[in-house]
Amino acid sequence: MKKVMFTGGGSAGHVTVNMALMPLFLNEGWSVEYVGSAQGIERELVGSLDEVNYFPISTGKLRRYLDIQNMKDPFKIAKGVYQAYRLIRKQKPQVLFSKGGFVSVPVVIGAWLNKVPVIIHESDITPGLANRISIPMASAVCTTFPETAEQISKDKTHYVGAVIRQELKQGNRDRGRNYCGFHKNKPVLLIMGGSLGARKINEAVRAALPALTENFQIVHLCGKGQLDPSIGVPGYKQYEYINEELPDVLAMSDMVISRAGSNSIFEFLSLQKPMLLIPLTKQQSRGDQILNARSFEKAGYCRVLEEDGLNDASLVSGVMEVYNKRDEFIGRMRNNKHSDALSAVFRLIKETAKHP
Ligand SMILES: CC(=O)N[C@H]1[C@@H](OP(=O)(O)OP(=O)(O)OC[C@H]2O[C@@H](n3ccc(=O)[nH]c3=O)[C@H](O)[C@@H]2O)O[C@H](CO)[C@@H](O)[C@@H]1O
Repeated sequence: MKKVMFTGGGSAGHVTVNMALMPLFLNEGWSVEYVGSAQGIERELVGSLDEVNYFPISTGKLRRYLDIQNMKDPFKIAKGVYQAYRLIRKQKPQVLFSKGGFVSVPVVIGAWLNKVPVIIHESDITPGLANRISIPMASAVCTTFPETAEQISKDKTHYVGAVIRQELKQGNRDRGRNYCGFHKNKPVLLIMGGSLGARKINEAVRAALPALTENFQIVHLCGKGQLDPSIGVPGYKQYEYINEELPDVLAMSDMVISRAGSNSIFEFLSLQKPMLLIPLTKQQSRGDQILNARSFEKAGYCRVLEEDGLNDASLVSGVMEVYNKRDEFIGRMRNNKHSDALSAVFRLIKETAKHP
């Protein structure tokens, strides 16, 4: 039987592309396996696909800052490499697809040591640390942005565009309204602070609720542990994270406030949702979201609000500006030609798979 192995995790941005690809392999009769951490979001998300065998390994985070954990993590990572090596030797997948995130590095090393071909996907303009370590061991690197090719050896890069889960396009407005208890008479504003939520955005949104709820019904995806049950404002609904309801919630939303994680913003683009983007700052990251957001701003798909200038007043005026010009944003998004990245990556993985 043909067998493909997936890895990637830490945040949903490193899992949702895999979630789009795995059903295609299952439909064609492949055996599908996933290697991730024991407790990360990848385990939860992959758990919804019964046919996929999940193998947890030991993981450590690759940090750019000083932390006591930095002493322990090299041992956890080394253990992960050993576990992944043994697992891959035993399971014998024909190919490994890695979506990055810190959990993926030991798995890529394990595949490389076993001479299993590796394909990587990079969603951001600049590759993340995990992918930078993994790229020399990969036979191909798929990218969402064309600019990424400049930083990777040319013969490895395949510019494919953004991989979008097919089910996101099958949402239904009425089901979304039903789920949130919303009516038809006020537009809906969706707030998504990335898959983990964004504390700063949550605070600004909550401070701006009196002004925002005058004009909008609000659905706020605020991240694990960040619900505020003390808020009882009518027309404001908060969830930590939603999964199967997301297509319907997107379908009913008239505009979004979001971080600028690559997967999220390409999903909004494909569904033509006008965006106010608040990218993660350079202090908190390598600055990839700033580049993502600026490239969308240049194309006329969004307005960007820097976190430094974020407060309830700037948030409300940013939202009103985007909403009032929504037809212009939608018009430009409509002219964007999507590539069928999902099929391109699916084909590439199959072509790269070692023949048993
Ligand atoms: C803090 C951090 O490291 N962020 C990075 C992470 O973001 P993050 O994990 O937030 O990734 P993205 O914004 O790219 O993707 C989030 C994914 O989660 C889904 N979703 C989100 C909320 C929800 O309630 N339900 C749901 O299904 C979205 O539809 C999307 O598919 O990976 C991205 C892709 O490499 C990077 O650009 C980000 O900089």
